[in-house]
Amino acid sequence: MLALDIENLTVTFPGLSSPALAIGRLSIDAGSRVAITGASGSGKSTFVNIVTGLERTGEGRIRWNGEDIAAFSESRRDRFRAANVGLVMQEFHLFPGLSALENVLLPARLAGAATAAVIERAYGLLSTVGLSRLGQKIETMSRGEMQRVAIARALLRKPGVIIADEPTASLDAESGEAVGDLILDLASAEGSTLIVVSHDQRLTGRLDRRITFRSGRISEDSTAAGEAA
Ligand SMILES: Nc1ncnc2c1ncn2[C@@H]1O[C@H](COP(=O)(O)OP(=O)(O)OP(=O)(O)O)[C@@H](O)[C@H]1O
Repeated sequence: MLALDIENLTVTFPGLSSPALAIGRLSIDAGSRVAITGASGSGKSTFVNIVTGLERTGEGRIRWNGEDIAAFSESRRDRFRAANVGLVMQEFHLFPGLSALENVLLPARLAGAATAAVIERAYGLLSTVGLSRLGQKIETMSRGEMQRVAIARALLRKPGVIIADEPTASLDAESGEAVGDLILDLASAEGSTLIVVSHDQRLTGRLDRRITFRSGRISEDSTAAGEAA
């Protein structure tokens, strides 16, 4: 389980008159379940990219259980993310031509971490997410099935935090609801911290805390208004 602690974070991009993201202080407890909301362009994707180490911050500290990933080299951030962050994205980022099982195992294989126990866990997770045709090629699957594969992949290495960026946005209502249930159930079964960027109120309404961004700043924090930067 990972706790997040952000201090004095500022992210600027060329051509923007104000920062894409500016957070004075934000703490997310280990094991908590947090929704991130905000209008288009308010900084949500930038937040995901920064806290996962996909992008490096200009200024500030991003501590996961006390370790400041902003001070890491790119390759160390990549290793940290692979070992600790389960990412579920709106557009799945799966590989066509590979089966469900091969997609789930691919990142672990690339990291040299696909042990017998990990392979067994992949089978178990695919069964938990409700998929039985493990050899089915990704491109023949429905969007709801693809998102289930992406969830199984994200959970394979027992991440301390699951970060889902609009995980239900490209799904119909029924698949979206099933995928929301799965993410919540698996996060609590695995004891992972859960951060979900979403406009889907059926999903965000089931989380413990809602943080709203506006023009790169925290404009509302449903459990700790005093923390808003
Ligand atoms: N690489 C970049 N270069 C320049 N500006 C950027 C870059 N990335 C993001 N921005 C700007 O930063 C701001 C925040 O963008 P971000 O993608 O984080 O918003 P968002 O809340 O995720 O939006 P959406 O809901 O539409 O995905 C926007 O004004 C965007 O145009």
